[in-house]
Parts: sequence; C-alpha cells; structure tokens
Amino acid sequence: MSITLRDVTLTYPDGDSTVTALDRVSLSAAPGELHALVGPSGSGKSSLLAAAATLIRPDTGTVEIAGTEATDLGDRARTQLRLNRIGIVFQQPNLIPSLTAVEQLLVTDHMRGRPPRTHRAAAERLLATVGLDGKQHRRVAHLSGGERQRVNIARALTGTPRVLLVDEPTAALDHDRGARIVELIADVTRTHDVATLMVTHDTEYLDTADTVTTMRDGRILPERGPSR
Ligand SMILES: Nc1ncnc2c1ncn2[C@@H]1O[C@H](COP(=O)(O)OP(=O)(O)OP(=O)(O)O)[C@@H](O)[C@H]1O
Repeated sequence: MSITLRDVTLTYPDGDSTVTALDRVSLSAAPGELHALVGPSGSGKSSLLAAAATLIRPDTGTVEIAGTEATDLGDRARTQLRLNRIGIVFQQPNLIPSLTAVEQLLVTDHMRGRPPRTHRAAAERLLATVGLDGKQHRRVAHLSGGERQRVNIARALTGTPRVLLVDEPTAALDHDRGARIVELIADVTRTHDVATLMVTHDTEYLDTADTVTTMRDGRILPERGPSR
C-alpha cells in the first residue's frame, strides 16, 4: 500500500469542548488505485485528506506514506516526506495567471529546490499527458476552467509522488468537463501508478473509482470493494 491510515482519530477544539472530526478511521490505497471518498458535509472528508497529507497530526492512530510512518516524524522530516511523496490537487488551484502552464510546473519544481531548466522538457511532456499538448506555453489567464484543473493535476504530479490527494476536483466545472477531469484522474492514477484518494460530492462519477468509501460523522462506512 502507498498510503495507509490506521485507527486515526482527530478532534478540534470547539469552545469548551471538542468536536470529533475523525473517529478511528482506517483506510488504504495501493499503487494504481483510485479510492473515492464521499459523504455529507461535515462528515470528515477534508479532515481525512489533511491527515493523509500529513498537514494535521492526528490525536491517535498512524498515517503511513510509501512505507514511512509519518506520525513518528518531526515537522521538517514530515515536510520532506510530503514534498517527495505526496501530490495534492487542491480545490482552489491558486495558479499564477501571468505564468504559462509550463512555468507553473517549473515554479513548483523551483520551490522543491530543483533547478528549473533541467525539468522544462519533462514539464512539457507531463502537460501533454494531461491533455494540454500545444497549450504548454499559454498563460493560465487564457486557459479554460477545465484546462486550469489539468494544470493543477499536472503540477501535483511533478515530484513523481507515490500518493495523490484530490479535493473536490469537479467543484467549479459543468457535468461534461467534470466527468473528463475524473476520467483524467483515474487515468493518471494508473499511468503514474500513484495511490489516489479523491474527495468528491459528485456520486455520478464514482464508476471510475476502484474503491468507494462513504464517511458519516467522522466514521467510515465501507460501501463497495474494488470494481475491477
Ligand atoms: N478547524 C476546525 N475547527 C473546529 N471544527 C472543525 C474544523 N474543521 C472541521 N471541523 C469540524 O469537523 C467535522 C468534520 O469536518 P470536515 O470539514 O472534515 O468535513 P467534510 O466532510 O469535509 O465537510 P465539507 O464537505 O463541508 O467540506 C465537522 O463537524 C466540522 O464542523
């Protein structure tokens, strides 16, 4: 497994008391597996993604990323693990409109401490694989919403991660574009052999997922197993 959460419990302070966002949650995803997480608002999906991203340390339980126990690590080592092993597709891509698609990827590389020039060709190839062939040098301001989401996905794949975490990828898209983006996520999951956890409220796209897990009140209700 590339990502495994075991018995993860996470609480937030809530006035004088606490709210339990995750209640002994266990789940995993293998390389090449698209694991979709669904559930009503407030069921804990975002909290689970944040714990999986090692952005929040759970109160109890463990998060293992590509064989490394993240919960044991100090802040610096956890940040390195995140940068080297995890790609995150945020709901709000926060792309820089004046940069071209390829420059967005190079900036990400640069922030990871890699010399950008050596990665230009790789970034161009990566953008081609997410359906942006011929548009690598367009500024983000001139790309459509669906194309921007493709840049967002390509950017998450730049560090050759083992785990891809995707938050509501279809939120700002119409049905057809949303369906194509989910198909793309399924496709890159297989071609890049990453373990993908995808939070979505769009239950109509779930046929593309290998595993679907439903959350309610911070707990996981297994819905159905691998579909292929
Ligand atoms: N920073 C926070 N402080 C206090 N409580 C929080 C915080 N973040 C989330 N919660 C609470 O934790 C629970 C789980 O919230 P979470 O955002 O993880 O659910 P969700 O399924 O992602 O919801 P949504 O689909 O609305 O984003 C909810 O009861 C929520 O109110």
